[in-house]
Parts: sequence; structure tokens; C-alpha cells
Amino acid sequence: MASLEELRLQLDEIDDQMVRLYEERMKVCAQVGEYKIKNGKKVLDRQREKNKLQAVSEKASSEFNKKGVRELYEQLMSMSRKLQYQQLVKAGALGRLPFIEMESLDAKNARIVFPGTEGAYSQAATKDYFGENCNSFYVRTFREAMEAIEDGAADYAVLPIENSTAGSVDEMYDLLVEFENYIVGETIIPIIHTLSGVPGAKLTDIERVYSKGVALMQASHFLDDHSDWQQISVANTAIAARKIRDDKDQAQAAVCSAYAAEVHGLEILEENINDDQTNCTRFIVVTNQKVFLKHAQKISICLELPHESGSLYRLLSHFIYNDLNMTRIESRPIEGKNWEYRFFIDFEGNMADPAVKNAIRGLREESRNMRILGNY
Ligand SMILES: O=C(O)C(=O)C[C@]1(C(=O)O)C=C[C@@H](O)C=C1
Repeated sequence: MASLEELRLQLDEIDDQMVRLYEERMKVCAQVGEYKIKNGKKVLDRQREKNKLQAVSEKASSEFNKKGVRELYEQLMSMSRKLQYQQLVKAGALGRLPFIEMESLDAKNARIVFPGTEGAYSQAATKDYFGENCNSFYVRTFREAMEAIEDGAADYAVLPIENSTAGSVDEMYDLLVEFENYIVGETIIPIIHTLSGVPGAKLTDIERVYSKGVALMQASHFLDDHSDWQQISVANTAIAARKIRDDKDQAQAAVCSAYAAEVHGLEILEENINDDQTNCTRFIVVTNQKVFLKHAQKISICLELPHESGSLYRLLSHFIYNDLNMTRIESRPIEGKNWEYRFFIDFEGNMADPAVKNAIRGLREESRNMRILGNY
């Protein structure tokens, strides 16, 4: 029997040939890339790849090797596509109107819309991002805020996207797909709820508690200790505070911020009723201009995938190959297509970076309805 050293020498020789052949194959692929750029043809040709996988796997002698050859060729063709995407990016064929780079946002002259009412957490996020004296107004819902941006009634909207306790704000993900607005910034603020009622009310008077559904959830330990209280969901924590003020009923209280209680003249019955003391929410800043800040470091995209095994795996290779760090992946059902999903992916990078351009080129071609939601 041959020694390990001898066997390894044999492998080294085979590998030398394989590397030489790989490089030869890639040279031909580069020519295919040039042809495709000249003739406006797509890089990915699913039918050709299917036929190729069939043909090469048939040449292998055992079931095990057929599977191996298939996997090997899937990777080879994936590398060939990535080379061609690089060629396309170099040739300036980005395929869409580019985002315009901006030095900074004009916070001083901006009109900013936030959902809720005076005292909403989204107002706190607005002041945190744009400054205490910014020019802001409120509308009732997230949708109305997105519409205000689309219509040009406001330059920016500040909207919640993710809470550390309750997770994603699903409605916002759907609205980002529905509207052609772009994320240009984000800010994270602490969310600390109080239980507040009309002046003079005591804890023992309370029968009904109003708040946003997720806020009631975030204070569930406290509220469970008062299981006789009826919990009523409204659009926003500050809208709940305003209602308590308007109804003037001592049996009613709101779960809202201390600031909302103060703004609406309520008295705090119990401070800090959060289950989780680190509770915070990430808010995004949205505009209708296709812009990104020069120092932006995070990109959000969404895309749909064909209902095939391995499609997500293949897609993620664009991040790995281009050394891009993915920070978040989320999925939402696609309307009208049961059990098919739209993926929302955040990754680190700036649109001006060639690695980002290469990845986006590949992602766009190998998925359906890919959109860049923003670079911020
Ligand atoms: O034949 C092509 O059109 C190629 O671009 C080459 C190749 C390959 O590597 O074999 C790569 C990508 C296509 O999806 C199909 C095949």
C-alpha cells in the first residue's frame, strides 16, 4: 500500500492540474462576460446551468461522485458569475439609477413627520436625531407618515423598525416595500414606560389600561399583577395618554412615557413598568430622495427568492465572496403567494465601495424584485 506521503504527492499533482484548468475555465468565462456586456445579455442563464449540471454529473461513475461533481460545478459556475458581475460593474453597468451621495442631511431646514401625537416615542427619536428645536409635526399612523414623505408634505419621517423586546415592527417592513421611500438614517432610543392616569387617580381606582399593543406586551409582568384591569390597544402610547386626559375618567390609565404623561397633564401612578430594563427601539429616518450619506455604513435591501432548495444559500454567497458582514435577516410573507417569503437583509458597507456594487449586481440578477431600501 502507498504511504501517506506518496498519496499526498499524487493529490498535489492532480490539484496542480485542477488549478490550471480552473484558471483556463475562468479566462473563457471572462470572454463570455465581455460578450454578454456587449450584447446586453444576462449573466445568469438558468437553463444552461441546469443542462451543464446534468451533463457533468452524468459523466461521474457513482451516485456519490455524481452528487460531488454537481456541487463542484454549482460552485464553479457561481464563481464564473461573480467574475462577470465584477466585469459589469467595472463597465459601469449598474442596471438602475444610482443613489446620489450627500455630505450630510439639511437638518436645519427639514420638515419632519412622526407617527402618534405630542409625547410619542417617535417624537423623542425625532428630537434625538434632528435636534431639540427641529421643525416637526405628527400624523396618526405609520402609513400616513410614509404618505407625507411620498407627497412631499415632509422631507423626512422617523418611524420605528425594531424593538429590543418585541422584535421587528412588521408593518414597517411591508410599508418599506409598498412605498418608494429610502432609509437615510437611524437612531436607537430607550423605551421606559410608566402607568399614568388623570391627576388624583390612584392605582386602586384603575379598571382600564390603554396603550399600543406592543407597549402593553413590554409591561406584561406589571400588568399581569393587575389581571382584573382591561387592556385596550390603541394606535400609539401618546395617543393613549391624550385619550386619558380627554376622557377625565379616574378608572382609566395609559402605558406611556414620562414625557407623554407630562405633555398631556397626567400623573405617574407607577414609574418604569417595563419587563426588561434595557428595552429600546431602533427608529429609521426615511425620505423620498434616492440619496445616501457619504459616511453611511449599513445597507438594507429586500428581495424575493425562487421557491427552490438552496436558493437562499446561493444568494448569501454574494456576501461571503465580497467579504461583506451581514447583520440582520428577516422574512415576511409575500402577499398573494402562500408560503413564499420576501427577505430583508442588512449588511455593513457603503454604496460607493466596489465590493458592495459587485454584491448588489449579483443579488439583483439572482433574485426577484430586489430593492435597495437605503444606505445609512
Ligand atoms: O455560458 C454562459 O452563459 C456563462 O456565463 C458561463 C456559465 C458557466 O460558468 O458555465 C456561467 C454562468 C451562466 O449562468 C451559465 C454558465
